[in-house]
Amino acid sequence: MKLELQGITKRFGSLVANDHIDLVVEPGQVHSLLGENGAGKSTLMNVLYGLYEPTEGRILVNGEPVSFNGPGDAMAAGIGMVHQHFMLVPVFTVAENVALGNEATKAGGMLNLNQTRAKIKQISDQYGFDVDPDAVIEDLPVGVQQRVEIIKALVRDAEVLILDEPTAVLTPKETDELLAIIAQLKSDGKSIVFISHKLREVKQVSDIITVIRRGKVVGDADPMASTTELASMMVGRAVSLTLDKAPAQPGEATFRIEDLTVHAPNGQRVVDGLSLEIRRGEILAVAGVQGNGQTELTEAILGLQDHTAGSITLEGQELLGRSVKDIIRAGVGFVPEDRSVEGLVGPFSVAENLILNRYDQPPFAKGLAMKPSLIEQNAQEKIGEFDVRTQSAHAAAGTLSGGNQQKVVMARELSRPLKLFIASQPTRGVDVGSIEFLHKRIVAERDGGTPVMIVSTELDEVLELADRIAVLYRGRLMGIVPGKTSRDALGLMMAGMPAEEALGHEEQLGTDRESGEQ
Ligand SMILES: Nc1ncnc2c1ncn2[C@@H]1O[C@H](COP(=O)(O)OP(=O)(O)OP(=O)(O)O)[C@@H](O)[C@H]1O
Repeated sequence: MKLELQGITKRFGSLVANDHIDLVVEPGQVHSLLGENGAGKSTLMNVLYGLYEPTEGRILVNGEPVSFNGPGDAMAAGIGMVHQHFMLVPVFTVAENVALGNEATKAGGMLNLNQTRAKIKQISDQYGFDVDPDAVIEDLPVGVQQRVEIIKALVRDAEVLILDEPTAVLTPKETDELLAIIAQLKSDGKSIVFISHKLREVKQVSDIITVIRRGKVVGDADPMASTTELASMMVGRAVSLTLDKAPAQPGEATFRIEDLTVHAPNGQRVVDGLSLEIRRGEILAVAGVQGNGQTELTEAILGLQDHTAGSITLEGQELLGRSVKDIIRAGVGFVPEDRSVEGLVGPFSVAENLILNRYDQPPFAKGLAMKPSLIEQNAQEKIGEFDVRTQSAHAAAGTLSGGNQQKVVMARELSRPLKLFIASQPTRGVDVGSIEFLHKRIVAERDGGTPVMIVSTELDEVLELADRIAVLYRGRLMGIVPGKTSRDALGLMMAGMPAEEALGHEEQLGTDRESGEQ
């Protein structure tokens, strides 16, 4: 199926999110969209999927103009979309989710689950998805849930599949599996529209790359171009993809965790006897595959976990048992892993979100009165400093693009004197230019003497930022190793091997390699 977008313009009030965009998606091709945060990629895809009506322009399928009044029309025309936040009912099975809303699987008003199961099995076998139609969604890993979303589109005979930042939430292994699935869909004649901020994977997977800047197409890029070339085409200036950071000058350890245990509601130990300390002026990165206790660890520090034992002290003061507000007031800056749920209040303005941790304190409030002019001034400063692309300081934070929402959270948390800075997935969904800035900002916080804890499932980010690396596996610490530890050794630790063994294994491999070369 050939898909054409002609002169698509989408305005939100005075903001032009898409400005006369032309795009042709050929059958059997992976067509990537590359662009800074707020460039208009998701908006364009929402137009294509019938979620937004374009202000101007038209869509053609196989040369015929079509008009979509909603995703149902787009699906009927052969267009499927996998959103970043999956649209699945967690307590339903795979088959129930796939059958929902699909008229073709209804007979006499009833869902025909047997027919759906058979179809899922056929697609799963054809593409090697390995998905059980009777599994309950909430029991499945994120990567498999994503495949269910792809199956949902394929069951509805999608010929074009839109994947909006599909790898942002995947482990490296799941990412490789998804890229293999994309290659297979392509060889089957399907087209994929792929959006990602990870340039290496864009290069790996794309047949054609279209670059969008501030709502306009600036041109096509060659997938053979270097990541540096792609980055500068996207941002419109030279971008450094490696962080230039001086060695840490650590001071005393002011943050200590001793024998911390966190129990999940079902009694399972999700953090198990963990001890570590972070010194002033150093970055400790916590690495691990998602779901190995990282979330519970950071939440316990913030006072968001109930069933905890052990001790967490900041400058000698116990944090465990104190309220979240108290802990934040004690000087803890916190960037949660899921910005849209825990980091921001979507309907509040950008300016309000930038003072969520200080709205009742000077200089933003005096007694019961808030100080609108100072709140506004603060917003203007932070929007400029962190390059938040927003229509104004009064726009609802929920209308910002994903990467710009992340910048608002980072800006807020890094805008007051801190005694500890914790950031989970600090640059998730952020473009390369802004990653460069945010990483520098985190290092500046370190160099100002703050102990910093970064939790990231991105090994690149861990290796870029860390002075020391703590690896978590099933809630236990596999060890704390230097920031320059090899990927191989970290990989072994992330799979459950204690540090001494993993590092020994590395040395052994090194010796073998050397002797092999002789
Ligand atoms: N519903 C909306 N109301 C108002 N403005 C919106 C709305 N949706 C998007 N925008 C604005 O449109 C612009 C483009 O946003 P979009 O989400 O398309 O960017 P993006 O390229 O996908 O960015 P990212 O890489 O951060 O996801 C942004 O300035 C955003 O604030």
